[in-house]
Amino acid sequence: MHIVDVARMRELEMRADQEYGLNTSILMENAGRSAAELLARYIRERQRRSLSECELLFLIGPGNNGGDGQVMARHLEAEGAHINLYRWKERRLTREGREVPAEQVEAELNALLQRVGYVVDALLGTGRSRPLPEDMRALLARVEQERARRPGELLVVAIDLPTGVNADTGEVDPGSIRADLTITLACPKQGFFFFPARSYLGELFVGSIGLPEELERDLSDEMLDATLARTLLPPRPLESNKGTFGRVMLFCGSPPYPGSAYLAGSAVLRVGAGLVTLAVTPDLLPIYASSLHEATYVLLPAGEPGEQRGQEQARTLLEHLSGYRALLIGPGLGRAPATRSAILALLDALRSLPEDERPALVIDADGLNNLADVENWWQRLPPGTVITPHPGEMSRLLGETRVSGGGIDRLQVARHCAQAWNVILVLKGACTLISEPAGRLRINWESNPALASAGTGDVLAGMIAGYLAQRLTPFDAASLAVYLHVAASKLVSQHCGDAGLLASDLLPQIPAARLRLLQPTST
Ligand SMILES: NC(=O)C1=CN([C@@H]2O[C@H](COP(=O)(O)OP(=O)(O)OC[C@H]3O[C@@H](n4cnc5c(N)ncnc54)[C@H](OP(=O)(O)O)[C@@H]3O)[C@@H](O)[C@H]2O)[C@@H](O)CC1
Ligand SMILES: Nc1ncnc2c1ncn2[C@@H]1O[C@H](COP(=O)(O)OP(=O)(O)O)[C@@H](O)[C@H]1O
Ligand SMILES: [K+]
Repeated sequence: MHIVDVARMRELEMRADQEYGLNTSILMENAGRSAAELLARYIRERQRRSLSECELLFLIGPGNNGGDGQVMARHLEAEGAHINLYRWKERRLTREGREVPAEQVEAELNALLQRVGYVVDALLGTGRSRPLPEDMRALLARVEQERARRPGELLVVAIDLPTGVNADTGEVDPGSIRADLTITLACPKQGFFFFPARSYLGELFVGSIGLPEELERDLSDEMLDATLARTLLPPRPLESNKGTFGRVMLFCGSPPYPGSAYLAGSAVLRVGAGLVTLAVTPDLLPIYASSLHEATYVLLPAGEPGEQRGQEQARTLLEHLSGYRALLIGPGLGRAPATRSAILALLDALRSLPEDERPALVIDADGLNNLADVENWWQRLPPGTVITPHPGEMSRLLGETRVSGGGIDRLQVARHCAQAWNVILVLKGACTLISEPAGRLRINWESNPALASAGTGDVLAGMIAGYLAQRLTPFDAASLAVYLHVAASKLVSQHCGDAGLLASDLLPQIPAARLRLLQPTST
């Protein structure tokens, strides 16, 4: 599913007209029919109601968004639903096809708001060009008030987008109200993936306006959803052994942060890699050996802290690296000078290896924090390196330029930095972005506040390394891991809701999330 900004959407609509004769009224007819089908299916399958039991109030705006709403209303009416249309600009109300006399409109509208099961917001879509007028804000506020009075009984369904949401930037008008469902048309809009808009959309459905597939061929930004993630799953041939699914080496964990290597190492195996090896100092071995029984170990020299020790650790690790398809550097490593020198020595050695002998590389957490102080650090990375900064780490990598956890600035930053640093960049946050040097970009749709707890990033880093070991490209490995990481968290949330998740809770749910994805009906 491609993501577009408003200018690109308009261009697609224009080309549909010029090249295929699909003019606005044909597209609108398709849009309204598709939106009606999606809502009808939601009502029948999710709410287990028949349309004839349902009464809807459509709020109709002056442009094409209102036009979509009218087509949609016509189709639902034909299926037996009870339809009321309020034309905001003219202040006219139609009840089941009959015009309400002007003097009764206000009272009837109030009565409807107190009764209907659905308010369909077809006021404004991508054509909103200025702040919402006061009377439109007041109308939306009445809907909000009524929904608060009847929680669960009144659903707000936005057509294309909730009125007042900026489809490019994710900004939201003060008068906008949250939708329970958004049925967007043709493609998800770029602004949906950024805050505050993201919180206004509710459950997202994508309706078709009948655009020919060829028109989408040049689009490079994609929504990371089940449909895409499913295509990325690596094969599991019957004729296989642990060598088939690859080995991962971890340079992670240090005395203050031993849990990181456990979490990352477990995640490597939970995504199906064949073997994980932890490169650790002897003092940590008893901790890991008693918790992660399945791992093997490379013992790194301990000795006096300093540059020398770092060089020796790198040398030892490199001696054991042959045959490993992926290396993860960073979670829990700490920031001792010896660690930084070990990381730099490792990177220099990896860069000089021939491509077919070089393990794919993921750098996370303290791997990145150690690099941030190094001048032109990105020049030290081998090509194809995946880096996974959270917003704080990203700010450090950028030299303290602040990067938000969910704002539109992330899009520009992700696009620019993947190219400038020649990396696969996983910019973590509530809607994680994955970008690569050639300009492709994917944005994860699902979000879960339960994931905002210590150690969940270590799990993600291990998952990416595990998929690299299974020979996914770095861009695909990162994408699939990001998708399944949130999907696993949703399974945990079935029991704990959106708070109280431990990073280790994710581990058993990773295979469960993969299994779900394999079921063709999962979305
Ligand atoms: N084009 C196509 O082929 C397809 C389009 N599709 C659909 O069309 C939608 C885009 O349609 P659109 O461009 O007509 O914009 P829309 O959001 O209805 O609003 C524009 C109208 O509102 C007005 N207006 C603007 N701002 C305002 C404000 N703050 N307060 C009050 N009024 C305001 C503005 O009037 P004016 O600025 O001239 O006063 C104009 O009349 C898109 O979201 C999708 O639903 C799909 O069906 C696929 C095919
Ligand atoms: N609200 C949220 N929705 C979805 N994912 C989230 C949310 N908050 C945090 N995450 C994810 O949780 C992980 C946190 O990683 P990170 O901050 O590196 O934690 P740690 O370093 O403690 O492991 C990232 O993958 C991030 O995308
Ligand atoms: K709308």
